[in-house]
Amino acid sequence: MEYTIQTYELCKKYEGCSVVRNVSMHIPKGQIYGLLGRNGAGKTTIMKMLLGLVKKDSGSVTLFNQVMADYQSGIYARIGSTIESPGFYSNLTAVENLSVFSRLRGKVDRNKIRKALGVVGLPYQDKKIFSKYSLGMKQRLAIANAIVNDPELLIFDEPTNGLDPIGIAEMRTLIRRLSHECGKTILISSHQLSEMEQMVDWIGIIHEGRMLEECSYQQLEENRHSYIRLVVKEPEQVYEYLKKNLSIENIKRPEASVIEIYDLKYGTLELNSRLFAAGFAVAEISKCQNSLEDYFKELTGGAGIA
Ligand SMILES: Nc1ncnc2c1ncn2[C@@H]1O[C@H](COP(=O)(O)OP(=O)(O)OP(=O)(O)O)[C@@H](O)[C@H]1O
Repeated sequence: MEYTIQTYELCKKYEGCSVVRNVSMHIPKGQIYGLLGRNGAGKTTIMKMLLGLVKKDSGSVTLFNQVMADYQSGIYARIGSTIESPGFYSNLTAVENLSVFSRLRGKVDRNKIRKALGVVGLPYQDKKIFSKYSLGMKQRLAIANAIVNDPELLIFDEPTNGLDPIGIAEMRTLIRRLSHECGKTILISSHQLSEMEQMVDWIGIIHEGRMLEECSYQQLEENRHSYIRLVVKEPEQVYEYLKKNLSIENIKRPEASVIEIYDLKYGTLELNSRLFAAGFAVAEISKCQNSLEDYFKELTGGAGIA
């Protein structure tokens, strides 16, 4: 697999406090990678180190197959980002704002601005000034500003933050389009797992500065635990029977009459018939799967993600 970004054991301390600890990440070319973690987990700091906005303490960053030296700037023209994106002028329109920031980067190309606005779905001939924009429109303008020069790699910090469900769905569609139709590699961060759903191809879970897990989104779904849920009349006796007679080890009792079996050596049919044969009354038996949120809670030692 070809990677657009790779980091190796990236570390950063602020005032003696480790905020990024030995983070190795691998972002495949042309795919959408979601960096997921709670507020303060270290996501923005990682993104800033990738962009050379913050100096790393140790470790390495490889962008487009080049190991980055500190203060090496040429490569950043190939990256568009919304991190530390300029505060837009509240009394200017979208085109005027994009023109100001294009001029700062070099030169103003009206066609590129028109195209970028088209991609994010903002009108070109629009008199509306920035202060009258909704949050969703503001986020789109930040993305338009990041893509004006058609960079290969896009880095968006919390692009769905604060948006309502429709705004999130629209942002998801936009980001997927940038990846699928325009072939961009995209790194986004979020503190909400639900905002990443149906959007990212890969996921990296950051907790207290550490990468807890990095895998494809599909793999993540497969990693969720399956279990059998039983509702029984005599939970104590059934619990003992499962342990002693059927040698089932991993059993939880979340509620008085409920038993969850994580050790899936028996299927529901066989388990039901064994319990029946042993004389137990089973009110309910079903195969269940932990939600992704539960899985993260487990992974982060009970803290959960959002
Ligand atoms: N310039 C700084 N000086 C000191 N501490 C900082 C600085 N920038 C960030 N931190 C601290 O580093 C930790 C990680 O912050 P970071 O912004 O990377 O987290 P995050 O995962 O992006 O969170 P959020 O979603 O809230 O932005 C936090 O504890 C933060 O307070």
